[in-house]
Amino acid sequence: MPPAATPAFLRTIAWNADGLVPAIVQDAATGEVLMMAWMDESALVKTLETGLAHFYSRSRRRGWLKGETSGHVQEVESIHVDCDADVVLVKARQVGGACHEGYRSCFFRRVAADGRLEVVGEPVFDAEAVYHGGGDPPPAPDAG
Ligand SMILES: N=c1c2ncn([C@@H]3O[C@H](COP(=O)(O)OP(=O)(O)OP(=O)(O)O)[C@@H](O)[C@H]3O)c2ncn1[C@@H]1O[C@H](COP(=O)(O)O)[C@@H](O)[C@H]1O
Ligand SMILES: [Mg+2]
Ligand SMILES: [Zn+2]
Repeated sequence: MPPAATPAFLRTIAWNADGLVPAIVQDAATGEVLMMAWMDESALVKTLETGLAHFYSRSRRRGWLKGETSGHVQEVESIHVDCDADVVLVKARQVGGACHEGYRSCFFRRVAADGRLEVVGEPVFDAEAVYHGGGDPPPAPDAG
C-alpha cells in the first residue's frame, strides 16, 4: 500500500513554537478525561496511521507510543481539533489505565476545600510491577 498523502488538517494545526500541540485523551465510552500529553506532527501522523495514540515527550525528548512499556494502549475512536486548532482531543478506548501512577485517569487527585490534594481515584493496576517489574529481578545481596 503506498503511503497515504499528508492529511490536510495537519496544516491547520496551530503548532506551538516547539512544534507541539497539547492533546487531551478522553474515554470514548464514558467521557472521562484520562490524560494530557504533547504531540508533534509525527505523533499525530502515527496516531492516524496506527489507530493507537502516540505522543512526544518533552522530558524524554522522543516520540512515544502510549502503552509501549505498560501495554496500556489507547485505541483511537476519533480525533477532534478545537475552534482555534491549538488543542487536540482524542477519544479512545483505554486498555488498563492511562496514568503511569496506576490510575485509570491522570486526574486522580482533587483540590479539597482546605487547599490540600486528596486522592479520589482508585488504583487500577500495580504501577511498580508494570513499569519496573518487567526485567530480571536484581541478584540477592548475598548471592554467591
Ligand atoms: N506512561 C506514561 C504516562 N502516561 C500518562 N502520562 C501523562 O503524560 C504526560 C506527559 O508525559 P511526559 O512527562 O513523558 O511528557 P512531557 O512532554 O515531559 O510532559 P510534561 O510532563 O513535561 O508536561 C505526563 O505528565 C502524564 O500526565 C504519562 N507520562 C509518562 N509516562 C511514562 O512513559 C513510559 C512508557 O509508559 P507506557 O506508555 O504506559 O508504556 C514510562 O516510562 C512512563 O513512566
Ligand atoms: Mg513530564
Ligand atoms: Zn498520570
